[in-house]
Amino acid sequence: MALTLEQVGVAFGGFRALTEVSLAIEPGQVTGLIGPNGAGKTTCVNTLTGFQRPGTGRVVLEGRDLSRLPAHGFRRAGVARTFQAGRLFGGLDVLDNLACTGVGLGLRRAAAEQAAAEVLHWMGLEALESRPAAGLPYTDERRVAIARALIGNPRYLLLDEPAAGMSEKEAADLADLIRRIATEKGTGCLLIEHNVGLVLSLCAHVVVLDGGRVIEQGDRAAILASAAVREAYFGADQQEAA
Ligand SMILES: Nc1ncnc2c1ncn2[C@@H]1O[C@H](COP(=O)(O)OP(=O)(O)OP(=O)(O)O)[C@@H](O)[C@H]1O
Repeated sequence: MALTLEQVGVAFGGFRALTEVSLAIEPGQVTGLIGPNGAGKTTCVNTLTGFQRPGTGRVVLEGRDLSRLPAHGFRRAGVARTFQAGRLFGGLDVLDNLACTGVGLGLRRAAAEQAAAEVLHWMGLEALESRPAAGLPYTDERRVAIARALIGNPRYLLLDEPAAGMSEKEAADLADLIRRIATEKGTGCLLIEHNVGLVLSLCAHVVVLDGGRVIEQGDRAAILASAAVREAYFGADQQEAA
């Protein structure tokens, strides 16, 4: 039972962004996805959520091949995501931003508002309900984007750099929230982050990409001990000098 990429390749014109990438996101766990700039992390998330079709290989949700589904089909099947930018509807208040997603998932208006209120309550964000999304402080906007992704209780949640631009304290609070999503809701989370410390502190399993390929995966100890990971981040020369 997992959301998986199986031997996935993605090319943009002649450029291979992903080559034979296989990885699994397990329910109830936070899996980390790290790698230098341009490694292919966002392309992985796009492929895992139907925003990008794999050229080769498959995206499989608990035994079901989703590779040909459009993005809204992934969402309805229980795979939600956040984006690097919040992408909220600025003209709507926070409750309506969440309720829109509920309606898109097939709920009636009242049920969608109820689901939205429940998620905001679960996250301790009730006070934001009637605030216009456009005026939200940056970290609140990012938290509301996560709340919106939780509408409909997705089985899997993919978070693309959710801590970008946050202070250490805000990032620690965010880590607590992600931990709660995995443990209390049983959601399988994939966390993409440039903040490698945050990923290593939060994730039982970490996948490292470089040049569109998986160069390492394992627990914190395996990642810290990996020569391939050091080389990807610091380069072979500096590694020898160290
Ligand atoms: N639509 C596209 N057309 C052409 N090239 C693309 C497209 N999307 C991504 N790429 C290229 O594919 C490679 C992987 O990009 P991707 O955004 O997945 O990397 P990333 O690891 O998320 O990077 P970053 O950490 O900088 O966000 C990069 O070289 C990027 O320029």
